[in-house]
Amino acid sequence: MEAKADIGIVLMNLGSPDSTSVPDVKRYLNEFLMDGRVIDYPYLFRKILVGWIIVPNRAPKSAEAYQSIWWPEGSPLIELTKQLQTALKQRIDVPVEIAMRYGNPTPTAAYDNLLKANPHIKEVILLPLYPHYAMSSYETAVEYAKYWHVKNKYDFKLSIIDPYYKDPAYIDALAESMRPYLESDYDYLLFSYHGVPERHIRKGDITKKHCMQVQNCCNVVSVAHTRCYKHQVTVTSELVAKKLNIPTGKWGISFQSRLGREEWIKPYTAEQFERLPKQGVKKLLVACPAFVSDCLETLEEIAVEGKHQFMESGGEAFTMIPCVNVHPQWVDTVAQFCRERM
Ligand SMILES: C=CC1=C(C)c2cc3[nH]c(cc4nc(cc5[nH]c(cc1n2)c(C)c5CCC(=O)O)C(CCC(=O)O)=C4C)c(C)c3C=C
Ligand SMILES: [Fe+2]
Ligand SMILES: [Fe+2]
Repeated sequence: MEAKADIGIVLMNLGSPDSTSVPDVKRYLNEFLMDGRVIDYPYLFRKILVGWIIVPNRAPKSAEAYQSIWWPEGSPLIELTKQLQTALKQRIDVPVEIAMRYGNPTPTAAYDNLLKANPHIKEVILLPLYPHYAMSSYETAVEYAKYWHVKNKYDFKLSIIDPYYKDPAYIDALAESMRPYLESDYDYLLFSYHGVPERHIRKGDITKKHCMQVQNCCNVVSVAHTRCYKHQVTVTSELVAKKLNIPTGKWGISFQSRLGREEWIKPYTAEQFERLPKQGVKKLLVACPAFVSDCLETLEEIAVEGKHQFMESGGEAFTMIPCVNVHPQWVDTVAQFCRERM
């Protein structure tokens, strides 16, 4: 344990509805999808699309999906973030709070709680619980945390941890959390990442001439990769596969959770679940490293829906590997990230 009197830590995740009731899910989806970094259409068009079409249609189905994975204590994503907070507090002797991009607890509640624990805090370290940079995940979380920091005129400095998709300690922790599952007899490991619209990848290209314009763009060196989600998830997968000695051809990448009619980055996970059994993959492992904590997208979309789809398509065994959650090596890594900035 180390003590540093003037530091606080905020672990920031995406958030969940307050409950699985349709009104709470509506409120959550509305806040989420009205975020201009998630659905980046002009405000009026977004308001109509989200308020009149997407939310009314989606909320009852989403509420049902949340009901199927909800824990007695509440949302798995929030509870797992709280468990990470508790585990981190046992490793590092400074106040630790959690905040969510959508819903509760808010960054303001997290900052205020840190100040209650220690009114003399001079610096808050913010760790976004997203290993990769995407406008709709890491960037929106960070901008929201910064917004409330400025708006509330806090005296402390806010320091933000960069995306850690290729950090050796993160790669080791992710690989070690997956290793026990690779001891089983499996044909193929699929890394399924949350998708984003292809347009977001082009929009985020700081050079404006690399992403999805240069052939094989994610494997051609470019400064654009500092913000390219597709490049960053490719690197995470390659490093983990190397660390775990998984031969080329025995693993692959796909993208899940597509919403709307636009083209999203490919290949789509749902299509892979149908295609792989036809290519001889009968025993499948699926890892979801876009998420640090298990959530609706892993527990329902992959472990229930995805499994059903794979088995119906001729698969014989399907295992979803849990996220890093509170794996001891991941907790050590989080503590190391924070200590490096103290
Ligand atoms: C345009 C829509 C969406 C984009 C872009 C998007 C990007 C994105 N999301 C995550 C992480 C999570 N998303 C989760 C749920 C979720 N995502 C969307 C839409 C977009 N996400 C919706 C509408 C929902 C709600 C559930 C549903 O109705 O399907 C979750 C789970 C939250 C939970 O409570 O468990 C996570 C986590 C990332 C990392 C990302 C970009 C890379
Ligand atoms: Fe999402
Ligand atoms: Fe790229």
